[in-house]
Amino acid sequence: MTESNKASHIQWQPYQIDAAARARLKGHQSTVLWFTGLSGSGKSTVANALEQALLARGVHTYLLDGDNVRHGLCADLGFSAADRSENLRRVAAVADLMVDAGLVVLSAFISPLREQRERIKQMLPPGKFLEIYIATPLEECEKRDVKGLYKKARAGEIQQFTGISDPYEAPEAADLVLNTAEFSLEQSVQLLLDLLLAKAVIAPAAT
Ligand SMILES: Nc1ncnc2c1ncn2[C@@H]1O[C@H](COP(=O)(O)OS(=O)(=O)O)[C@@H](OP(=O)(O)O)[C@H]1O
Ligand SMILES: Nc1ncnc2c1ncn2[C@@H]1O[C@H](COP(=O)(O)OP(=O)(O)O)[C@@H](O)[C@H]1O
Repeated sequence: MTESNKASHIQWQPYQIDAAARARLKGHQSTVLWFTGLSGSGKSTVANALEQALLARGVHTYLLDGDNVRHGLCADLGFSAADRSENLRRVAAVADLMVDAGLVVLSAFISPLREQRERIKQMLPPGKFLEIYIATPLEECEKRDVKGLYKKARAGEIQQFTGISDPYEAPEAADLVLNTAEFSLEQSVQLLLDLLLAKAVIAPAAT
């Protein structure tokens, strides 16, 4: 840290427009739906389908996806525990800004460790973190092997691959658990819309 950008030399500047004002303008609340689960579990597919359903209902959204974020904001990071934590810290900071901007943010990241997800929750305003556990079993994810990564991980061509040679800690108290080997895409989307309704993020008329 240079002398000129020390935290003690930087003061928070107050804004005149807050999240509540933006919610009134948009007609819905903001929140983060944090999708966690193994590679190939269905995070991206479910989040994309939900975003389409929300758009059709006039809800303002943004989807942050691990693969895409790692092309830009986090292009310098790999898959060590430290790099994954830094990846998720940056995404949580972006999600925090988007929540303040009034959006329903859909974040699809493996986010393998409980302490990483707890830290994300702490970085967001109280009540703005909904944990969605895509609980598709490893065997099903590996069978799908959408990108051929499990095959490479089993062959030792990819190190630290989640579920194979790196840990995944399942959430203990997720707001919603979806096993995409059991639920159709339509069922998952409906359950997510029901959750947003129950949490009063979107209004009944918008469902
Ligand atoms: N070693 C290793 N382990 C897990 N995943 C790997 C790895 N290497 C590359 N990939 C690809 O990167 C995607 C996961 O990135 P994330 O940013 O979501 O991971 S993390 O939350 O920081 O753990 C993940 O995307 P998804 O399949 O959509 O989950 C993979 O395509
Ligand atoms: N019921 C379902 N819900 C979501 N995805 C499903 C379902 N059944 C099969 N799939 C398939 O599983 C794969 C999940 O891949 P993806 O969404 O990229 O997972 P992730 O983002 O967790 O890596 C996709 O090819 C998708 O078509």
